[in-house]
Amino acid sequence: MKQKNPEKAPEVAEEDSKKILKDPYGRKVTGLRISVTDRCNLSCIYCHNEGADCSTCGPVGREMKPELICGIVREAVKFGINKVKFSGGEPLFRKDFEEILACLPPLKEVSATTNGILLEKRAKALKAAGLDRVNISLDSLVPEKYEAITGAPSGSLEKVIRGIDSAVEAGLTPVKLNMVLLKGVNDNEIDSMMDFIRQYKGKVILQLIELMDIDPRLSKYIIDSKDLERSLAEKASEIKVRNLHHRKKYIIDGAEVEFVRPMDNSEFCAHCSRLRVTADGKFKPCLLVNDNLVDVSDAKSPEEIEKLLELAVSRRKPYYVPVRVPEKKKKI
Ligand SMILES: Nc1nc2c(ncn2[C@@H]2O[C@H](COP(=O)(O)OP(=O)(O)OP(=O)(O)O)[C@@H](O)[C@H]2O)c(=O)[nH]1
Ligand SMILES: C[S@@+](CC[C@H](N)C(=O)[O-])C[C@H]1O[C@@H](n2cnc3c(N)ncnc32)[C@H](O)[C@@H]1O
Ligand code: SF4
Ligand code: SF4
Repeated sequence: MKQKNPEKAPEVAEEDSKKILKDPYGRKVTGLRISVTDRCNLSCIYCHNEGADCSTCGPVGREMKPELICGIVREAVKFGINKVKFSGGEPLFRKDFEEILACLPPLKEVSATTNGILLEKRAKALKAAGLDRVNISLDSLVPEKYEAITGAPSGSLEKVIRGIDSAVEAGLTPVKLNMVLLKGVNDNEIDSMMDFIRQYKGKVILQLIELMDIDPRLSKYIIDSKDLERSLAEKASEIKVRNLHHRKKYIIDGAEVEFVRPMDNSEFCAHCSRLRVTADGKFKPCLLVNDNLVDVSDAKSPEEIEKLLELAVSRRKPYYVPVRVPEKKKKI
């Protein structure tokens, strides 16, 4: 296995870089979120598939070659982009994922989001190839519930838990456990999830995620996020706010709990700093919009990638915006 240059990119101070990318709404772009495949070994009931139009997703998969992925990242780095998140489909479905990691230029952070099923045996190799940390999706600690949500065969939950252990052992930390909250299904498991992460002594963070109801059939699972935030805040000894999406982190009896609340949240969109790349090689300015993609798959030169990157950033627009209450007309 080729060992990636362990050198980490320095923070790019805005004054030092003439080329920081800003969209027309003044939002800086500092990260890329790259889908490396549309294929997946699970079929979660809620999957948004990173906003891809999956009428054309299939078992064969639409995938960029490692050279294209690394070529895109190399150009992005020139604009001060210093974080890359890999997603899917299921990124570990790609046998050449380590090859992708190994050809990346130095970055501040390289992470991946995975369902964890295939992680146990690959965690060390992923770390050696340059992956810094992982997010692992885990919606329930009850096997039957986990299987009902994800469509996974029995025995899968144990595999994911072994994947978490291997990731911690390999130093892919902090590991984040992604729990999509589903009313009446797993919303009674938040306390047990917190207990579960406490055993990892700060190396594992719990990320609670508000369900995005991409399909009306999902609406019945939407939880009351405001209520949940209130109760997290009441229990927390400390609350931090991240730059990305202005997400809140609650420290509760030693457990770190991050809350991802994208729905109707204009503050979340106002602090959105990642540009997406679809599995078939298109810049995607927003998760929820599909009519403004910029095809980079046939780019012939670094200069062309650079131009397409700038074009994609110029098309970025916050999806949720603050609602303006119209001023009352004065009576004359
Ligand atoms: N609407 C919206 N949802 C997002 C966005 N980025 C992440 N999410 C949601 O956040 C959840 C967690 O995403 P992850 O892939 O684990 O990554 P992350 O938490 O965003 O990134 P890190 O904190 O860097 O690990 C997923 O359910 C995503 O759909 C975004 O830009 N817009
Ligand atoms: C699309 S998956 C891709 C990566 C990988 N297959 C996994 O499941 O971790 C990325 C993240 O999005 C989350 N996700 C998918 N659909 C969602 C939805 N409708 N609402 C909120 N989060 C969702 C998943 O739980 C997962 O944590
Ligand atoms: S594992 Fe990830 S990509 Fe696969 S169906 Fe579940 S959420 Fe979607
Ligand atoms: S603009 Fe909002 S909805 Fe679109 S990707 Fe950014 S945070 Fe997500």
